[in-house]
Amino acid sequence: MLLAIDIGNTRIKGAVFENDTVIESFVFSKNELEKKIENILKNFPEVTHLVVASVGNLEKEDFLKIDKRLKIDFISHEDQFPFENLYATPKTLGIDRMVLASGATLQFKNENRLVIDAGTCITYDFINDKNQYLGGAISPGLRLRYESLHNFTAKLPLLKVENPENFIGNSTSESIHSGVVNGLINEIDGFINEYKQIYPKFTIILTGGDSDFLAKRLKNTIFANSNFLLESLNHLFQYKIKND
Ligand SMILES: Nc1ncnc2c1ncn2[C@@H]1O[C@H](COP(=O)(O)OP(=O)(O)O)[C@@H](O)[C@H]1O
Ligand SMILES: CC(C)(COP(=O)(O)O)[C@@H](O)C(=O)NCCC(=O)O
Ligand SMILES: [K+]
Repeated sequence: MLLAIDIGNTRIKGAVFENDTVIESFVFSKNELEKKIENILKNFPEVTHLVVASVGNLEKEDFLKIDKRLKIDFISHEDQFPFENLYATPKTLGIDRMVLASGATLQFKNENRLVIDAGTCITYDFINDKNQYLGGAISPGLRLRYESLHNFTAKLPLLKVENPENFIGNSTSESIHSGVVNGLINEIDGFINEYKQIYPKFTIILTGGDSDFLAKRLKNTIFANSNFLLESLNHLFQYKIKND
């Protein structure tokens, strides 16, 4: 069994895999890491491997205290990936984006793919049907937008994510909800439509903590898969074993 851990900028997500099946999944914060992993290992003694993707806020050393019987695979830029990386600065490309691109490449063979990860940031990643990673975009995520409006102004309150009642917000809170939620929906639909001008056909994968909330509201019909990064870690791990 494999334990996959995704360390994002907001939350840590984990899942236990038996081949391609998720047996159980978890969400926790940075200060709970050690205790949670210990607990998972106690409940799933069959777990032999740990595979980790971190956006940089936790390092490999942070995992060395964990149970010695576990083989730890900390994904890094030095690993072999199933795509050709055409990013101009491959060393600064987020590990999470490399794992998502790997999952898209391995799961959707010979297709153009656009991965949208709605987490702390919204990341867009495009991998063409020749398995070349082209890049994409980074913009502020849903919660980051609410927090930025509050943190960088004198008068704007910090609001929780809410569905805007109207497109034309007729109060301060309605204006914020419309600006943030409708703004982000239009951004994502806009990006997808721009890609459609260049590539007539591509598969869209929408993932991340806000993917379910956003999927329902997009004009483009997309199914959200909030587990896609963890599934991609599992696929990348299997790919690495095969190519070792
Ligand atoms: N309990 C929660 N705590 C924090 N964010 C949450 C929670 N539930 C949903 N979210 C949403 O998930 C987003 C973060 O998604 P996530 O994929 O976990 O980010 P990251 O991978 O960057 O850590 C936030 O924008 C927030 O709106
Ligand atoms: C863009 C990100 C901050 C997204 O992080 P997340 O929202 O998944 O927590 C992360 O992928 C990152 O630090 N990237 C480095 C810059 C780059 O990808 O070019
Ligand atoms: K992201």
